[in-house]
Amino acid sequence: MADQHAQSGEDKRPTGIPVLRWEEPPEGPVLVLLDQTRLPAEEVELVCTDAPVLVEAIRSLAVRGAPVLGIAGAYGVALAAARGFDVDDAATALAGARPTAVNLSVGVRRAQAAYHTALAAGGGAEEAAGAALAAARQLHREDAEASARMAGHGLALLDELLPGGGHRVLTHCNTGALVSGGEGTAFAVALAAHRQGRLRRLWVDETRPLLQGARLTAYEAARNDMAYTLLTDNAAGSLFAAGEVDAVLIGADRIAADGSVANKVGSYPLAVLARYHHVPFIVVAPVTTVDADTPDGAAIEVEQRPGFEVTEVTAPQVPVAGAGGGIPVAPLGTQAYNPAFDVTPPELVTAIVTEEGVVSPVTGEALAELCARSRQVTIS
Ligand SMILES: CSC[C@H]1O[C@H](OP(=O)(O)O)[C@H](O)[C@@H]1O
Repeated sequence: MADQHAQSGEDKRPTGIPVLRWEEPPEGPVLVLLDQTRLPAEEVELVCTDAPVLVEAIRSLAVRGAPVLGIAGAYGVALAAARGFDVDDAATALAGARPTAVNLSVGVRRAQAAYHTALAAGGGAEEAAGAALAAARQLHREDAEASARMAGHGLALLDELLPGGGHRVLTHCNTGALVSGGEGTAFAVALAAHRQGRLRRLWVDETRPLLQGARLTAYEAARNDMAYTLLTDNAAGSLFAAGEVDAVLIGADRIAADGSVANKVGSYPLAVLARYHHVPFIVVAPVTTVDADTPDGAAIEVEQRPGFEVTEVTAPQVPVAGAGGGIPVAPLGTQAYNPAFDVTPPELVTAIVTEEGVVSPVTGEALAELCARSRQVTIS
């Protein structure tokens, strides 16, 4: 059951946006999501009572963004356990909901392992469900802490690379509190610069076709009173050419063992532009996004999404026409190429910022240490 109810009354949310929360009403535990497909026009909550509803919410990007997908996946396992559904079936469905963000399977596996460890220790179903929930809550806390630490490391790096303050930062897609247990990844760095009075401009790529930048990053930047400007993805080049970009800050969905970075489609062209214009290209991601078991960028599965996301635009107030329920912007029947992500090779990445610090250059011993740390985090 997915029950949607609009956010009523005065917005009591703190600066950070509670992208998801676990609740235990009398009728049974639920995972409540802020439905990101309805933003910025409406703040609607989606109540998930079982894993299949959450799987669909992940697939439709009602909840999205690598770190929060891990947290949601872990809570999804806890939800299945608490409601007496098959935990392993739920874990398989949740981990398979989207293929590229490694955090999703990491979060699912952590809760699933906690569940089975509790059973193996002689605990009953209730204790095992409690263990899965505790694992999800721990991951939620860890991600919030990681977000704050990444913001600090990332701002220190910007100040080091760009002496004189007044940073003009370009970002792509959405990497704020909507993707995190805290205030995000790359966006959290820009927010930290803003709070310290050192963010002169946040350039926000709209991020076609699902417009996470226009709909979500602009929403978060406005809520934080940041100086931001929206641009079409194809306008980014002219900004670099005009010398208006001091650094690129992006998130990641999977970082391979060789330092290749999978992120929202459009990230790779920004890396090429940044290199050509001698602008730092900085990736900000928690250690849970590093996948030591994926050797290189070619081994990363890039999610291919439905073509109608490209050939149609959705406008809730307009009667639907297209196959995807949207307004066609291309002739009906047009085929579209719609990879959700692309892969940036390590040689185009200036630095990877995690909660553990900064890896630059993205090669050698520091990268190996990051991969080793990722294995520890994934197992724990
Ligand atoms: C730092 S996690 C946010 C990351 O996830 C986005 O993808 P999606 O909106 O499809 O979940 C994008 O790649 C962001 O960088």
